[in-house]
Amino acid sequence: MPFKSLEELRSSCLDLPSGSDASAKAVAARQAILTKPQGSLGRLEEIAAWLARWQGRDMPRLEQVKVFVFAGNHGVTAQGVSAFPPEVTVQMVANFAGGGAAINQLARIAGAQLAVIPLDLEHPTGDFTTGTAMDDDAFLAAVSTGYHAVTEDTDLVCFGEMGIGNTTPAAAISAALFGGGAEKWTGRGTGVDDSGLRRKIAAIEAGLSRHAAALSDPLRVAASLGGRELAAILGGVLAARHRNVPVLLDGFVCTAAAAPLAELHAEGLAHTLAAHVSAEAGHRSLLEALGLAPLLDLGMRLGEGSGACLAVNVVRSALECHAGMASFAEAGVSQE
Ligand SMILES: Cc1cc2ncn([C@H]3O[C@H](COP(=O)(O)O)[C@@H](O)[C@H]3O)c2cc1C
Ligand SMILES: O=C(O)c1cccnc1
Repeated sequence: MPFKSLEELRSSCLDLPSGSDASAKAVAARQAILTKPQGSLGRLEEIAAWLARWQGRDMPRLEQVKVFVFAGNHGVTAQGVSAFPPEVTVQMVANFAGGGAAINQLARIAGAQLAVIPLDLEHPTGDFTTGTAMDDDAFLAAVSTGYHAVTEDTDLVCFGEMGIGNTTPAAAISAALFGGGAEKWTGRGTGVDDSGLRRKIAAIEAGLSRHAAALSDPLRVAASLGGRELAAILGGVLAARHRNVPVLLDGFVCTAAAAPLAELHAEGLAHTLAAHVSAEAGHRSLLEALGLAPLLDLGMRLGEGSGACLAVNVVRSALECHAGMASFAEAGVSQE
């Protein structure tokens, strides 16, 4: 286990590489001579430079694209915060194995290898309205699992999650880190009705007040209010930074899982792109709070890494243009 204490994990979060300026500059120089008006590929040009910076390669590559779906169960489901029962988590893990979920189709079309990693599904985390979701050991074990999953041979990584109830910890973490009250961050998740939404807000308020003393520390926020799959995503996003792997974040849950890193380090999420903005209430505000501009806005609210995987196609398109286009000189196209 790479992290034996919260302080060891904190040091790793504070000591982040800043990417390759030289590689980002090499991409910008090439963009300037390709057969198109300057800047006409918009964010595709920025994506190519972003890949170069965080891979540390003048010519980025997308041979090994991976999507990790971490799965966890949540004690806070006892508060009636989801429209579905907790056993759906393990049932969906079986569905992922059988190829029947949305993420299986989206990963295939994106050319991404899918790995599903269940985290102690038989033992849900604690109900944060009555105690901490995870003690330090459980939190560090989950962070470490995510950290181990991301290897240096990876060119781009997507993170996703499966965990009935997990829009509740995601909203609780967002409220704890950015304030504004539970209601601002709470949405309907899988589709709770009005009374479910009230129960969800009440559970988050109870969690925020019970854990008030811990909420000034982003890592304690993640341990007290989060979940194993969110902790694993945090570990995976951190490992990606240390191992030169650019990251596509998925929806509300994935973004909330990664947010503590941005609170610990001002540039903590610079190696990530927000793949999409989910229809889950709170995601747009969370992206704004983090200064992230989503690539896609398709009204999706699934999780599983679905939005992240979809955006791989955009990133592939950005690189294909960058790598494959001719320069003005090569194509004999007049520049003025
Ligand atoms: C069949 C099914 C497949 C899913 N795939 C992702 N989620 C998503 O919904 C859950 C979060 O919503 P809430 O907080 O309302 O429970 C998570 O499991 C998330 O990954 C699913 C949910 C269901 C029911
Ligand atoms: O945006 C998400 O991550 C999300 C939204 C609804 C349900 N599960 C996840």
